Amino acid sequence: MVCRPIVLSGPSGGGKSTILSKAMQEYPNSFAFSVSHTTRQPRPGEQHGVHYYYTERAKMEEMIKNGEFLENAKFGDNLYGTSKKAVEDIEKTGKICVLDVELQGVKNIKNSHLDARYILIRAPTLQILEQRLRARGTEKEEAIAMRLKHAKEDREEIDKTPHLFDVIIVNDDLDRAYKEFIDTIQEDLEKTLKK
Ligand SMILES: Nc1ncnc2c1ncn2[C@@H]1O[C@H](COP(=O)(O)OP(=O)(O)OP(=O)(O)O)[C@@H](O)[C@H]1O
Repeated sequence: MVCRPIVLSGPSGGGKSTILSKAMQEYPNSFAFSVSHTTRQPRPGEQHGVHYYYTERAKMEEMIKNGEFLENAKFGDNLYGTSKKAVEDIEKTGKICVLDVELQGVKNIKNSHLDARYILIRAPTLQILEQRLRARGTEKEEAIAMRLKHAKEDREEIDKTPHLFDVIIVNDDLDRAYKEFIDTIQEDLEKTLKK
């Protein structure tokens, strides 16, 4: 029984990792992240096939041309992408495949044939998002400003095209938002437990 992949999106600081880690703790054998391809060099400690598939640029360009990717994007000088095979490999294991992508990636995947569930996780307001990003303390001031700018632009775009997502989870109270996430994927979660 194949589970529908989840395309998870939302601003940096909105709570994607928090909600997903909680779900992975409660259901340790139910989820798997798809492994993306990238042309960037591995950082110390990163492993091919675990963190990314590190790929030569010419090879990756050829794969893109051959339509092997569900979505791909350029960040800085490097190419990144999610291959169809990476998602299929997880589907075969019976787990729920999780794709954590930015808004542009969501739109690209929508244009593919993937039968996914599109979930947006966002903070209630930009002010609260800012507070959480500062409290998390993982970014410098400049990076926080950049994330907030992105969040504001994306928010305006999403408000115009809310149908892009099957569910928009407002991460106000964590337990409530978590429950909404679990309720949304309940049917597939049950399949993973029956294996
Ligand atoms: N409902 C909540 N109430 C209060 N704080 C929260 C809530 N959800 C998440 N947080 C906190 O907000 C911060 C941002 O959450 P998190 O790191 O999960 O965001 P993210 O969407 O995964 O961001 P990124 O895309 O940068 O990885 C974290 O410090 C987290 O502990």
